Amino acid sequence: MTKDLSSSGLSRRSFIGRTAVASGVLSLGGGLWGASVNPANAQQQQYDYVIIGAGSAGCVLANRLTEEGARVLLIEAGGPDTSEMISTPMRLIELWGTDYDWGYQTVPQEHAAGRQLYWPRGKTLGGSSSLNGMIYVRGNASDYDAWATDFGCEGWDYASVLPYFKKSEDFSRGADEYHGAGGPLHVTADFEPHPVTRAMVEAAQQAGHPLNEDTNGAQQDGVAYVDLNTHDGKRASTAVAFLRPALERENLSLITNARVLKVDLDGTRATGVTYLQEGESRSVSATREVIVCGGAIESPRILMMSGIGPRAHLEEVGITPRHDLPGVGQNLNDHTLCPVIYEGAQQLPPPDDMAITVLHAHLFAKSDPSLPGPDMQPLFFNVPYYAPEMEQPTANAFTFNASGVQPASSGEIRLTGPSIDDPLHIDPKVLSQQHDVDILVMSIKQMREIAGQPALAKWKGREIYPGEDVQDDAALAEYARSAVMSYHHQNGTCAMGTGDMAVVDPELRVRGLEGLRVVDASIFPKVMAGNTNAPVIMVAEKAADLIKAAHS
Ligand SMILES: Cc1cc2nc3c(=O)[nH]c(=O)nc-3n(C[C@H](O)[C@H](O)[C@H](O)COP(=O)(O)OP(=O)(O)OC[C@H]3O[C@@H](n4cnc5c(N)ncnc54)[C@H](O)[C@@H]3O)c2cc1C
Repeated sequence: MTKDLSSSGLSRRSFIGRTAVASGVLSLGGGLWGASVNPANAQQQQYDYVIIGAGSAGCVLANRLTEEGARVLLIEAGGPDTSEMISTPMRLIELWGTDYDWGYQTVPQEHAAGRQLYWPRGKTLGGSSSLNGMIYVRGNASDYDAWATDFGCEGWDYASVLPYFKKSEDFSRGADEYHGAGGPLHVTADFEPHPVTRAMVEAAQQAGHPLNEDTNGAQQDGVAYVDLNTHDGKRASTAVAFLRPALERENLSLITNARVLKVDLDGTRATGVTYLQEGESRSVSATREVIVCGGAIESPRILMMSGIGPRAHLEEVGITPRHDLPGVGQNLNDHTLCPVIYEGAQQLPPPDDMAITVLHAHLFAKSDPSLPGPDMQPLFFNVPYYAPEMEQPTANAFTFNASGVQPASSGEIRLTGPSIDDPLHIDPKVLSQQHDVDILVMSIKQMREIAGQPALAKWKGREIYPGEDVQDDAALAEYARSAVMSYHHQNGTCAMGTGDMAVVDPELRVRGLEGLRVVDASIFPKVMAGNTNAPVIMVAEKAADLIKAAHS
């Protein structure tokens, strides 16, 4: 599993520098496909379903909907995913800023020291599952129960969605009450941790946090080594796990490097999509449904570009409203990270196992024991994780990334004009609620307590950030605002529910229209305590069954 670090080109320094590696467009690579890839005659074809976006959700749907013979067209804005930067887990950070990354910036954040936050998102087959940290986390059972009870999302309580988590899973420890085996998505639970990460986990235990052998099992709380979406040391994105096998089917067509401009409507019915490819605008039709899987940032844009969204806002930017839906682009949520960084007391071993990442342990903790689930999920990095604005005095350091995973703050995505080239207005309103600042301050203090334990004595030098002189709560709150970063778990902008602000109903149909669903992280009514990729895959698995049932 372990490879020579120098030959890979990865070093502690290059991780910190976040080197942007120029990427070329690659071919789809080996394999004899039954599917048509970039068919010249797409516009003459009749497809049962057109799926917009081959990301975490889109690849799952492309697989499940083609299982029983339906004709499916999958359209992806990015290109193929055959780069070794994508497949090699340790190289993930090299992807930021390349052609594989949409590379968004938020507007200046009033409650985060006026900073613009950088939001990478995957733009290739697999979408963000081709660019993410590969951590497999489902969230807390109480999160899904709240979807059902608080948002009217019948059928989305934990007992109802657990079978869908298990359906996709191929767990390296085998099946049990909470896990599946034999599914397309490999989940690796056992690997050799980095020595510094191991010491961080031991220190967390010394500070009173129990070691949890399975945070996706009966109990989520505690410190744990992560489960990873890898297989044989390579990234197991949804493109690898779900799309590759489906590409053997003749009833699947895939178009890459093509950006959907809008959903075509005939009255209240979605009839197809218009997309841009090689500078040309082209249209295809869907006899059954159009399914929007563009992710939490692009799905609301696609709807609004189609005239589906808040009427006044659409008129303001020069788009003819076709269907007034005030919730489109609202309810933008994300988790927060805030680094607590320690210089190495000695030279730290290089992170040289290319099959894992520099982040392979985390903690689930509650700010209040009476909470139904965790609201903090700090991450343990064996390298320094500096915010972009920070001075970076050394590469020989490790990081506890304090975090909040039940944010009270939420924001919005809006258009700035009628063209696909107009930049989005992305405003998550990070830390606009004092509660979220308080949680980060608490999490930072918890990280310091862990860092002070004997298990880390051999590795821990001075505290670089927040720094020894930053001690009282007011100073820590100021630090949190100056250092907060995205956890990359954007969601909620086409929320599922039954109220006026809901965009899709509990069957993920766009409210008030026919033949149109949204299936991706944008439909979360409220974010779960944990990373969002596995929940998106679950949502797509369930959506596939809902869609099949509707057309059986
Ligand atoms: C840097 C980073 C690290 C992360 N780490 C983790 C982690 O370790 N574990 C975890 O669980 N989650 C992680 N996440 C979050 C997780 O990956 C996402 O929540 C999940 O992938 C979202 O899935 P999605 O289907 O909603 O969107 P995406 O996977 O982003 O898919 C959307 C797809 O639609 C395409 N698209 C968009 N607009 C158009 C258009 N107009 N026409 C055609 N195609 C279009 C995009 O190119 C993309 O391929 C991370 C995310 C990032 C960015």
